[in-house]
Amino acid sequence: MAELSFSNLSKQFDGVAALDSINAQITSGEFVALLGPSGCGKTTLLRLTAGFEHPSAGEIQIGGHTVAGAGQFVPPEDRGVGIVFQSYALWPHKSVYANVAYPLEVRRVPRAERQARVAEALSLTGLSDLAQRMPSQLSGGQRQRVALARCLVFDPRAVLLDEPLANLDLALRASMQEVFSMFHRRTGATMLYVTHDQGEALALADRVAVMAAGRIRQFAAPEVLYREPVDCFVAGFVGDGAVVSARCTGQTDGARLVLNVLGQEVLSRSATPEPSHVSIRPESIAISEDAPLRARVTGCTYLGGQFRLTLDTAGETLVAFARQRARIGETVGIRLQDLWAFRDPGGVITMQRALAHA
Ligand SMILES: Nc1ncnc2c1ncn2[C@@H]1O[C@H](COP(=O)(O)OP(=O)(O)OP(=O)(O)O)[C@@H](O)[C@H]1O
Repeated sequence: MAELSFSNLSKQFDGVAALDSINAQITSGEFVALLGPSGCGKTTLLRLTAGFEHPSAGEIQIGGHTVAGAGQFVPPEDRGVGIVFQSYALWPHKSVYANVAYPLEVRRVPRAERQARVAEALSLTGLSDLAQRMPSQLSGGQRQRVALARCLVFDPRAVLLDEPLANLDLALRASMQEVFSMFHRRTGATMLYVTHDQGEALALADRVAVMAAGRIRQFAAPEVLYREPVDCFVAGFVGDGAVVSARCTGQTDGARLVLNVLGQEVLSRSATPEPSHVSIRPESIAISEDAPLRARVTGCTYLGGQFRLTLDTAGETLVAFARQRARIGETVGIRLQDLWAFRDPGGVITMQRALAHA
């Protein structure tokens, strides 16, 4: 398995930037998700990595070797990467077995070794009993597992997946996520996984690159994106909650800042001494009758075990979790705690622009 590296990578189509100076290192064996709204450049980054497109500028390395840029271009078939598409892209007239064996035939792998490797790939993806079926006789999830087996059979240096679950229904998506996790654990493959589904990205990936308008806004572990977003876009795009403006009024002995948020003094975590906004996750809001900040309940949904409330206060919409059902229109007291503050001048406007670019 190999590491992937992007340096100052840009791609323009008809003078319009689809990717704008991407810099990222993906370590060998890492599972990375590219997450962002439609049109942010996820698929373009994947296609450049696969070799289906030439970069306009910058460089791509796979396993320490330059495959695009710096005057070089290695064609897709020589990059040693496996690709799994949303549309499965199986040979319709070949059986499951023949589909999975195909990459080895192309590489002229001897018959005995071919049989052993196909059997192993089919077993790993739970397809051994379906080897003789034709693609038309399979469910969507089974077809996607064939695509996975076909890509794993030739020991690719990296596996690129372009929205592989987009065509499947919700229940199947959840079980296929398990298949991808298991595949990753057992093969240790370097995986680059494109999705616009944040649940999928946060559940599957070691790290997530959140993209907007051709740029990577933050590249971090899911829990870091959730707890410590760098700007309004990431805070709003990843996870539930609200982003509101904040003003620093003091600092405590520790690294915590005293901020004025919605007219209240609140202690916050922050990486910067001059934040402009806070991310308020649902678990940062405690419902408490004696709390000074009052909010009107505008929505209440049962999630199983708890309720999700939407609350209106000082012109902002917040999201909170509650043990008890609340009545729409009633007023409750809320206390803010453990907020994360960051600096993003022009914040919410930038976020709207990033989404409008989609
Ligand atoms: N072949 C092309 N010719 C012209 N423009 C293109 C081409 N491919 C992509 N683009 C443009 O580049 C931008 C990025 O597209 P890309 O497909 O990478 O986005 P994406 O994040 O994968 O979106 P989606 O989630 O909708 O697939 C878009 O504005 C798109 O219209």
